[in-house]
Amino acid sequence: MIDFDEALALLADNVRPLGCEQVELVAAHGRVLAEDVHAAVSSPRRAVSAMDGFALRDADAGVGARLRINGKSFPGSVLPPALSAGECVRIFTGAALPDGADRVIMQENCAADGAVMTIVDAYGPGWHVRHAASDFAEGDLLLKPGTLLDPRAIVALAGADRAAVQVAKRPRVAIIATGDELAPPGSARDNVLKIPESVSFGVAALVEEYGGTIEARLGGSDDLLTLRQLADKALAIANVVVVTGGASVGERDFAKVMFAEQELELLFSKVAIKPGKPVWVGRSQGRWVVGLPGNPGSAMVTARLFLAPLLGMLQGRPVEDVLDWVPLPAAQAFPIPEGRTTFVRAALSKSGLVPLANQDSSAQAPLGKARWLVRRDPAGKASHCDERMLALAF
Ligand SMILES: Nc1nc2c(c(=O)[nH]1)N[C@H]1C(S)=C(S)[C@@H](COP(=O)(O)OP(=O)(O)OC[C@H]3O[C@@H](n4cnc5c(N)ncnc54)[C@H](O)[C@@H]3O)O[C@H]1N2
Ligand code: MOO
Repeated sequence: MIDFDEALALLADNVRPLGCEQVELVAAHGRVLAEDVHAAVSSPRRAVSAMDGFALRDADAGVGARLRINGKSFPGSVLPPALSAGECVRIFTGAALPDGADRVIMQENCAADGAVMTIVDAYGPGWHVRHAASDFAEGDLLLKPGTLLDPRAIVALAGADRAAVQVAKRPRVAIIATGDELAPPGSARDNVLKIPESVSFGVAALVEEYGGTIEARLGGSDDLLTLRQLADKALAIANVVVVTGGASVGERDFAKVMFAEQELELLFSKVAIKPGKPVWVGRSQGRWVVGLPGNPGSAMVTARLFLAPLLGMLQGRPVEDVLDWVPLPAAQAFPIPEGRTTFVRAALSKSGLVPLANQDSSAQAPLGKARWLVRRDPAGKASHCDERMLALAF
């Protein structure tokens, strides 16, 4: 059994990105950038006003000054002529400053009467001018490969004047949920021997959150022959096959054996973590195979800790970007575990992280409230600081 950091390092050493493709800007959300994005235009393209008011020469400014209004400047419309001494231009936010102007005074501090503007109030120290290229200059590198194109990065991408972009290919994922007891949600109530199959739905949602596509959702009984057929089917259509359940040592735990004919090579099997000790990762026919323990809490924790980074790295994201641990204050003590590194499901209150009362790996109800995973290492294994906990958005 290896420890968590070793397992993650093994994974990081072995994952190679899948390659890239071009997508339109409107389809780029959630994708991972696969090229340098340089600005095709400067922002702003020339000096513009930051306020609605009057553009003028600072040398002409002063409370009581009267200036001749020499035209209007609107965003996107033709520039008014250059200013001469004693002149100003009516200007609006985002509009270009005419040559000669170097300052804008907000209209709240001015009074206009026909063609004359009088500065009537103290207008403060702000010049209210956004200089050419003060945000970025044409040619500047705005976004680097590996960047997740979230809603904010999409603004920078479009602001660079890009209509299409190279992004990483999405990993294609097939999920096989094993277990004779499982029934599709909505149908379990009809048979006392059945329980709703919940895990594959959570795992599929997580896969989509981390950029994968779900190619197939296969339900498997605990019959080895059937499971072998499902393994074949899944390997034929996916880059990543996720098997839930059957990871342990029970008589019908076939999650690994079902891939035996496809020469499964294990990267690791069993990690010293709680929950999720039976998690395993391997390669079969050039595909990744991830075995998640069947207990719903264990499955979701191990999906977050191993499957999410795998999907991220297949798309060229650094592992630290997917597992971005942040130090957060704790509202109460989190016990130091014995033996295995423990990932405590927690909520965040105004006074800090609070562990959820039920930490049983089979519990599903707490998953509705678990927003954070708090890492706790056994004494002597890693540094401890009880005021702040290392937490991961879950
Ligand atoms: N003798 C030992 N027994 C167990 C060990 C061990 O080391 N020695 N490890 C325990 C740990 S830790 C875990 S975690 C579980 C994991 O077992 P499996 O991966 O084989 O999971 P199953 O037995 O198939 O299921 C466990 C549990 O979860 C329910 N389940 C399974 N799949 C789903 C699903 N898709 N949706 C909802 N619920 C699911 C299943 O009904 C079981 O109740 O093994 C321990 N045993
Ligand atoms: O370690 Mo298992 O994943 O708790 O129940």
